[in-house]
Amino acid sequence: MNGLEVRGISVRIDGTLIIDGVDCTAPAGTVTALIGPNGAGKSTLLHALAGVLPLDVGADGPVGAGGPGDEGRPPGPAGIRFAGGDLLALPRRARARTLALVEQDAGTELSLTVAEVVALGRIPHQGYFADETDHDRELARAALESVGMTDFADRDVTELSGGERQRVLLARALAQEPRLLLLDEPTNHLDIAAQLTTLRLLAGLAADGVTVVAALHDLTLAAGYSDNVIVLSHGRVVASGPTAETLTPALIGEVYGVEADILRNPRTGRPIVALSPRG
Ligand SMILES: Nc1ncnc2c1ncn2[C@@H]1O[C@H](COP(=O)(O)OP(=O)(O)OP(=O)(O)O)[C@@H](O)[C@H]1O
Repeated sequence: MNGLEVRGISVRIDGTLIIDGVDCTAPAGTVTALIGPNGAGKSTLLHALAGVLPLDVGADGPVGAGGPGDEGRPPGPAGIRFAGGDLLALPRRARARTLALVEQDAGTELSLTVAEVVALGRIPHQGYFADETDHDRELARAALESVGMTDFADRDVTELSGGERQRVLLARALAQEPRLLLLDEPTNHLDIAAQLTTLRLLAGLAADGVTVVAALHDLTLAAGYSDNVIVLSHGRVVASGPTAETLTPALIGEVYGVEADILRNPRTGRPIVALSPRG
């Protein structure tokens, strides 16, 4: 498949199994929303996909060997494949040319200008001792413009608001020209206009062939702007597939313990997920 294929991966932190035998896919050229309650394992899964957290090789043997959760799985190795290759086997620089991770609340202690931070996204594409090229500068400029932060280019990142910093870190990831873009709650600090701009930006990247996977808490944004969803709960995938078919009121009720209704935005026709407490 020309996208992300995850098979039977687990992650253990301090002895606790946080991601438990996850299988999922994210097709190239689409936006896949990763949803689930607090603590479901969304951030952990994204970190594992990015190679920042090691996989648990596990005591259960290869996937499909008849261990727990193996029902119906053909035998084969656990792992993460992207565009047909083993993602984690890529050397660091090659991986950084392939994927970018935009972390949640990634603080920055370094006193750099916004332009300098975005320029860091070009490093994986530059030779070890090569200077920045006009092409690098143009991509960094365009990335900053696409998140509406051009006027902040000379500001110190440590002085930005949370939402401004989030947009700069997205710009850095865009400058990296990833084919796989992983984002951990990319809208959590953004005002509502910037949330819509960001989701539309992600849809545009997907239209250009990028594989986009974004953890989202806002189910209306997930329902309205993702092509596919992966629903995590307690470190396991409880549902996945095309958003319109998968993200149903019954599933939302089951996973989040609330009542859900799906309405239509009168202007755009996109779904709105209306939530109310149960009982
Ligand atoms: N370093 C750690 N040490 C111990 N437990 C951890 C660590 N990091 C994460 N966990 C636990 O792993 C589980 C999954 O956390 P994770 O941050 O991946 O969830 P999440 O779905 O992203 O949650 P949220 O929606 O709250 O951001 C949680 O129970 C969390 O407490």
